[in-house]
Amino acid sequence: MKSAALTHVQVPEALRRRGIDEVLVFQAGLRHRFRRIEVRDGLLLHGEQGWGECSPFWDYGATESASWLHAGLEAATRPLPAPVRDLVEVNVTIPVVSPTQARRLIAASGGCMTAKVKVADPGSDLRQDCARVAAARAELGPEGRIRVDANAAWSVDEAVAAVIELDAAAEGLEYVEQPCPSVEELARVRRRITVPVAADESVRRADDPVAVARAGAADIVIVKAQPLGGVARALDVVDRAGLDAVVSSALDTSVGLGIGTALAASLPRLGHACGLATIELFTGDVTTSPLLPEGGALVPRRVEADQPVHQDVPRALVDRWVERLTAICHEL
Ligand SMILES: O=C(O)CCC(=O)c1ccccc1C(=O)O
Ligand SMILES: [Mg+2]
Repeated sequence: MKSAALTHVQVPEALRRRGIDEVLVFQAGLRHRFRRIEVRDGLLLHGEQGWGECSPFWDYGATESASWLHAGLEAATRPLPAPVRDLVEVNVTIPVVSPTQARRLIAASGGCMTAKVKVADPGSDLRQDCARVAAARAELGPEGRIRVDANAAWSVDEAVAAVIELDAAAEGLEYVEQPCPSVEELARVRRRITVPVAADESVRRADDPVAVARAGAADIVIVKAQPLGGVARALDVVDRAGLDAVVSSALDTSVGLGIGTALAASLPRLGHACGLATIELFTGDVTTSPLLPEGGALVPRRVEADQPVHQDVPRALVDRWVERLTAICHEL
């Protein structure tokens, strides 16, 4: 994999006080459109313990992004939790692509036996979603597991109807991730389907990340270190939710994926593959040793941003990040 573009920026005083001695802006291409974006960019922070990542999407304001900065700071300055397993099983993530491309992604996934298929995207209808899911089953065989992620796109009735069709196309779904926007809708969907429900946005973008569990609205919680404010806070969410957890990435570089695998490796219970095989969606990475699965699993480790810095991120993007970082620091 080639290098992401990397540029040094000045360390803000608020971060230097907290132990950060280096800040980089990165920019990496994506192989397929994902979440309406084609390039991924963000910040990497270096401290005494190594590298952390802060890469909130551009539609997030400074207050919400402060959790992502907190996660980056924690990763750079605090030790990782002790692992209780030395491999983390992962899923291949299938964006809205053709059935043929879906099969290719699975075949090239480094042995992943679980596929997460994005569905309910504006660029795809239910028939196409079913075709993509059926292609995933054909590629994985009967032993594979298939989950779908609707990113909150459906109403309750739409979700119930779509899940029944997708479950048939998949010859059995492992779970459906965030079928509807609200906790209340998730609870209603969950009562009407047999496929388990996983909460993602209802955890990572909620005022109270545990409310969805308390409401009995989900079977599984998706936890992402950056939006939850770091590894310690994510562990606390899992503990208080009392549900099975799936650790996923927010389309992190290998630096963030390394932190995510450490989080997953430290969970007392891990019953599902984690969504951490996402560097395969990138055209470049910030490290010379990307966190890629082998035998369907990742080995938890810290990842260094060790690609040479060529100051090659477009100037306008660097300026936007400097300005944004100043605003987020005020929200810490
Ligand atoms: O869970 C995975 O397989 C990969 C991560 C993923 O899908 C994702 C990545 C960035 C932003 C949102 C999401 C999501 O789960 O909705
Ligand atoms: Mg999701």
